[in-house]
Amino acid sequence: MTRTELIQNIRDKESFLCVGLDTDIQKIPDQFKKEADPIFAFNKMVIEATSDFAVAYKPNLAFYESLGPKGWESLQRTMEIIPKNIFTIADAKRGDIGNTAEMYAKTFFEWLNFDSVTLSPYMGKDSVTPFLKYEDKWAIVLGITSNPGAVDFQFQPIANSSDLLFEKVIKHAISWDNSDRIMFVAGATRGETLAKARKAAPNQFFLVPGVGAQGGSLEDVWQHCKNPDIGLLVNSSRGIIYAGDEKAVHSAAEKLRNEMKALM
Ligand SMILES: O=c1ccn([C@@H]2O[C@H](COP(=O)(O)O)[C@@H](O)[C@H]2O)c(=O)[nH]1
Repeated sequence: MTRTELIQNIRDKESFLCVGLDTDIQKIPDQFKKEADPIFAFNKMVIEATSDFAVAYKPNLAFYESLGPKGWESLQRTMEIIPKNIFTIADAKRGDIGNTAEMYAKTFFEWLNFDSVTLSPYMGKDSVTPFLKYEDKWAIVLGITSNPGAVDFQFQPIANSSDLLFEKVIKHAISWDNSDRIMFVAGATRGETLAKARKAAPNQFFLVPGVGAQGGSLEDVWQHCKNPDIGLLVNSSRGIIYAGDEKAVHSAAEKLRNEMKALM
């Protein structure tokens, strides 16, 4: 999907909501467990209940890979029913040497046909650039994450600079060729620090996890990270998909979308 198409979808739906498909077999209602492919059946319900409000879907690979071949099949079937005009994110957090990265890119972009994949930047340029060779596909690089452990490395100061490591990573990554197809992860739990991430990458889209179950603030995200193109995909996974029955899932997505609409 192109940037223009993504922005148009956001404007048309008055939403920058990403629904996280973190589908845990232990947590889905019993009615789905009777199905031949319970994960797919549950995802189908979630997609049908939320597609009026979502501009992106983000399956987290851990929930599928942990089930072995069956999980991959559920993921592939899920990808087939996501409406074509909705952006898809493989939350896989990959990162490896160049020839291996090429295989990851092939997996997610050619086989599963995702629009984007999340990447750890720790191994540097050659671990990311294979993903940027694909026209209209995106690399979403971890910038400032939502989890407590983010402080271990991302907040370390850089010698002879006022930047913290996450700022250095973001500024460096946008110097690479085709960086117009890089987005960054910026956790909603990071409050005012989010402004530093936006300053480091004024034009890039941010994928923002951490609202809902992790308690991050949508208002903080909007205040510190919006840009003239909105520039945000705000994710909620557990807060939406485990809200209850189909009606409750629909209402949870609608509520968060309406909060976004009020800000736009
Ligand atoms: O910094 C990060 C990066 C990724 N995630 C992922 O986003 C979702 C959040 O799920 P919730 O249920 O809405 O908390 C999940 O897939 C994480 O692995 C993140 O939370 N923080």
